[in-house]
Amino acid sequence: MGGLEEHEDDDTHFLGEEVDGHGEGSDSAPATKKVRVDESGASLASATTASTTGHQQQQQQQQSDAPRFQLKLFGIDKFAAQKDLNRAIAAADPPLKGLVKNKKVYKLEFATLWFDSEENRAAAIPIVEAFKFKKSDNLRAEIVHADAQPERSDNRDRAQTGDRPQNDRRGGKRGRDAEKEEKEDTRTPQEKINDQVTPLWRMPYAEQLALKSVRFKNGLGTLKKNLMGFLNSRDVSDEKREDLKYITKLKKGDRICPLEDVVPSPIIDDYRTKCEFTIGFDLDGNRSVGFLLGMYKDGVTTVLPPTDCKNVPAAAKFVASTLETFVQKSEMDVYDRVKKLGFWRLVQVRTHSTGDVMVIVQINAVDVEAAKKKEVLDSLSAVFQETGKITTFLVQESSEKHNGFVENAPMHVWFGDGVIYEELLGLRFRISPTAFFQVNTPATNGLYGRVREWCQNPAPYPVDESDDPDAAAAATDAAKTETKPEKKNNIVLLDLCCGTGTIGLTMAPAVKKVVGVEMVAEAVQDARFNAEMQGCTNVAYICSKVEDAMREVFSKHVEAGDEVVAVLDPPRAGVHGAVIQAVRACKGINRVVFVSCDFEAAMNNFIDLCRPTSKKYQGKPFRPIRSAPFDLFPHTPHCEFVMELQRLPEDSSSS
Ligand SMILES: C[S@@+](CC[C@H](N)C(=O)[O-])C[C@H]1O[C@@H](n2cnc3c(N)ncnc32)[C@H](O)[C@@H]1O
Repeated sequence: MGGLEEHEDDDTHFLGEEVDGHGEGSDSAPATKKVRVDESGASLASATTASTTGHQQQQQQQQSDAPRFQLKLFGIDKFAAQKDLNRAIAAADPPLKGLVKNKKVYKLEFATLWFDSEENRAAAIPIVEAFKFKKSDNLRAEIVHADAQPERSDNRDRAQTGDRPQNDRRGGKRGRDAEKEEKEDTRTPQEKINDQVTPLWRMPYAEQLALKSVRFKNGLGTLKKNLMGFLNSRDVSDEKREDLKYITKLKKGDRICPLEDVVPSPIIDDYRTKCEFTIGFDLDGNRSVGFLLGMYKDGVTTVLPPTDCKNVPAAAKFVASTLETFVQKSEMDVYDRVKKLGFWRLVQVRTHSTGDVMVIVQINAVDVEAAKKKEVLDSLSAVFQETGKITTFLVQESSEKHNGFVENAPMHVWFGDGVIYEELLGLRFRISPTAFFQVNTPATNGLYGRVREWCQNPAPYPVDESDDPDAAAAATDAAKTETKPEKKNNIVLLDLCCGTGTIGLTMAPAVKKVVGVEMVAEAVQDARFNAEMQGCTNVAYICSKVEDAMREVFSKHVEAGDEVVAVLDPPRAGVHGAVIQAVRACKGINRVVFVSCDFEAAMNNFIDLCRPTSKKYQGKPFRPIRSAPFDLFPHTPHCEFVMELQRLPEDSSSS
């Protein structure tokens, strides 16, 4: 990608003694940042100079009239001033292209940058995340869609529905600004939807991969920098500090562990197996089913069909248009999210390579007679069935304010058996409506294939170059070499956050035992069913939070002499610190294969696995050994990431 460069940790701006939120006694909740967003009073600030000439003013005026693509940079030292941001921008390498304006308010932990194009904004992400401020850590750039607050990183569904946070009240200056921006925006409505759902859709795929690659390089730099912060901390004893000595042996610019190139997705378009659409009104006021456009007109948010969305498969578009036609003729009202009245709310479509299609429609049936509700849904059910393309149809009722499917609300099956099936790595999996399943099956084959390989064949523990350069080179080569999985009769695989059992079941034939832990009861039922369907008898599932289950796991399922390997595949924001503490405290776990769909958001988990031993984080720290990103989400900034971590040997001070 033109001009994009890696900003590896250059060992010059360590965090000193205080590593934000990571002191010995600090809490280690996941890294999601909750920031109050204040859009008012954005001032035009030149990136490089304080004084502006008439020509510059004219240029700035022209720039400010152009469509602006907003990026928020979180994690900035709250005491940094506008001039500190300007300094960072001026020093950016490579320089930021198309920056229109920027703003940092003293005492807020974020800055806002506006760009002249979607592409320049996307290209800026790795560059701004490498900015240095006095006390900043884990800088994290988030795209802000026109007229919307930043997408919450822990809410996949909101990204899918294209929904805007409910507390986004219009009116006042912000509402007027939004209306002005809408008028100035020359994009077609469909382009806006595409920008919202698939922000990288205009970028060639090779450039998307390059962009993601830089983020991971920077992310590993952040991890290294944070761990070095412990080396400088007075709170860490000399003895504990020794455990992190391996970092000091890395040469300047060396990564904390090898990082492979981003593995591309085998399919780039139409890959999403799960799509959620809102039922609303289009720009002409007609009833529509699709993505909520971040636009606000006369108190109504606009919903446009997913016609050109690159990641939405034809089967999901077909369901959306079939439902749209039905809803247009329906006597029942579309749900109004301001008045909280109306019947039709949302639809979720799950489409799998087996040909299975699950449709879940969400309705608000408050004040609707049971007989009427049944009549309407029976009639929709008949339409869906007549298409011959939908395998199962379910309905969820919700009167909740929140625009999304409600986790624990019941789903009523209208036809079909209420579940769908998918094939992964040659195995068949049943998926219940509330169970998680990766949304890009061909790319998941690659990711889970790699997880299986790394679980079964550990990379040799690194030999630090300063101790033995030849052995270090050989170990690095071995870490890069793909090896064939072998049956290991003493491996007990802990599939933590196992969902429907996918990862563990692909490994069950090759290990002594698989123990899955998952907190969603339906997913655990699926996992048990899937194990039985595959004839796996060496598996056990515990329906519990991981942090509460570790004692049971060890007392019931692990024997002396077992090699315990943990796969951790948590939600986007990572797991609660208690899970990491539990894994650290289990002396039997010497290897962790961590799968993350947001490396930056789960950064605290990685830091906590690797930080020096303390009262809270017991047991020897883990060390990152190797890592590889897999692109499961083309056209979006998201990417999966897998890292193997190994427990430091007991005599690690000599390693
Ligand atoms: C990213 S999904 C991975 C599921 C599975 N590994 C797969 O690939 O299909 C994360 C899973 O973690 C579960 N989960 C989240 N927090 C958990 C916790 N504290 N304990 C147990 N399960 C948890 C969620 O219900 C979800 O099924």
